[in-house]
Amino acid sequence: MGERTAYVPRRSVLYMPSSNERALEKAKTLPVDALILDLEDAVGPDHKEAARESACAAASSGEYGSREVTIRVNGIGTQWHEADLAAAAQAGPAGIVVPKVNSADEVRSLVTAMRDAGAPEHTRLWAMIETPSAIFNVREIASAAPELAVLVLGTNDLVKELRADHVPGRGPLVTSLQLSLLAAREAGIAILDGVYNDVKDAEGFEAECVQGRDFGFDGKTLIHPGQVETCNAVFSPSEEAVADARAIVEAWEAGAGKGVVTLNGRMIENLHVEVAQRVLATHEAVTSR
Ligand SMILES: CC(C)(COP(=O)(O)OP(=O)(O)OC[C@H]1O[C@@H](n2cnc3c(N)ncnc32)[C@H](O)[C@@H]1OP(=O)(O)O)[C@@H](O)C(=O)NCCC(=O)NCCSC(=O)C[C@H](O)C(=O)O
Ligand SMILES: [Mg+2]
Repeated sequence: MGERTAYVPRRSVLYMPSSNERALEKAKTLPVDALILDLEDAVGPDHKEAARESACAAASSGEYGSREVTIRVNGIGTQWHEADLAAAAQAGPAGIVVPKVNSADEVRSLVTAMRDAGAPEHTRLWAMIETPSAIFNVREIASAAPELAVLVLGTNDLVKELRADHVPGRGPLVTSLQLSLLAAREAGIAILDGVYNDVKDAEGFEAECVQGRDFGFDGKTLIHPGQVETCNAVFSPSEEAVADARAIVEAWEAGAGKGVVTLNGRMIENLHVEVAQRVLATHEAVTSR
């Protein structure tokens, strides 16, 4: 299926507690593609209001350069949700991230609430997929509204809800990850992998980035600055991939009009050219940041 919107690099998407002024400041210097200023799990109940103010001030400050700035509000039905959503809508970030979205109806209600609260056109909805209900409804969720731009996997909550374990290779999560990917691709929207909790385990983290990339995710959500560089590298097309993509396009153009050509003995059809063009477009987008 085609993309519903133009490609935006979202290789590395860093969460930070909006109550942490140091982290909000540090984020201005980090080579991340996007930020999620969190009001939910990373912020204790006593700090919710102050964190909301900080997140909204940061999102409307214009001080984060080309990084997409989003705000994660507290979930539907919590005591903070409505005020968070209204304040975030007014601040006009690139996205409002809503945790634990369970149905297409919730997506449509969220979009209405965002727009009623004055969210500008550029503020899109990012829905978190992190419950069993969301997994069963993910196809309808992904295509529920044109304002929905991104699905974000919440793998900590999913592991909790499944009563599963965090294990290398993520066997217990594979079904949920793949159903979510299928839904995002059918709807033509972006999809981000969940976080890796052990900020000291560089090897395990890289392996999970590679797995997410190979599954087809556009990028990964992160919790620590130390995870950014590896994540950007894994989710950027390698030099070899770019060279190969250029060679495929050249071979195709040289065989103008033929339905199939070969490159070093490898069959090349139109679909391979489309893949190569996507690699080149991604390379251009990430190198021009
Ligand atoms: C995990 C942490 C609590 C670790 O914090 P800390 O021990 O302070 O880290 P460091 O001392 O190594 O920090 C070094 C410097 O980097 C800054 N920093 C740290 N983390 C961040 C960050 N996320 N963004 C920006 N800057 C950050 C520190 O301030 C230090 O700066 P300086 O002193 O100037 O050098 C911490 O990393 C953290 O809080 N991470 C984010 C946690 C979070 O947001 N969690 C919620 C989202 S995860 C989730 O819930 C996903 C989903 O819902 C699911 O279900 O899976
Ligand atoms: Mg969660």
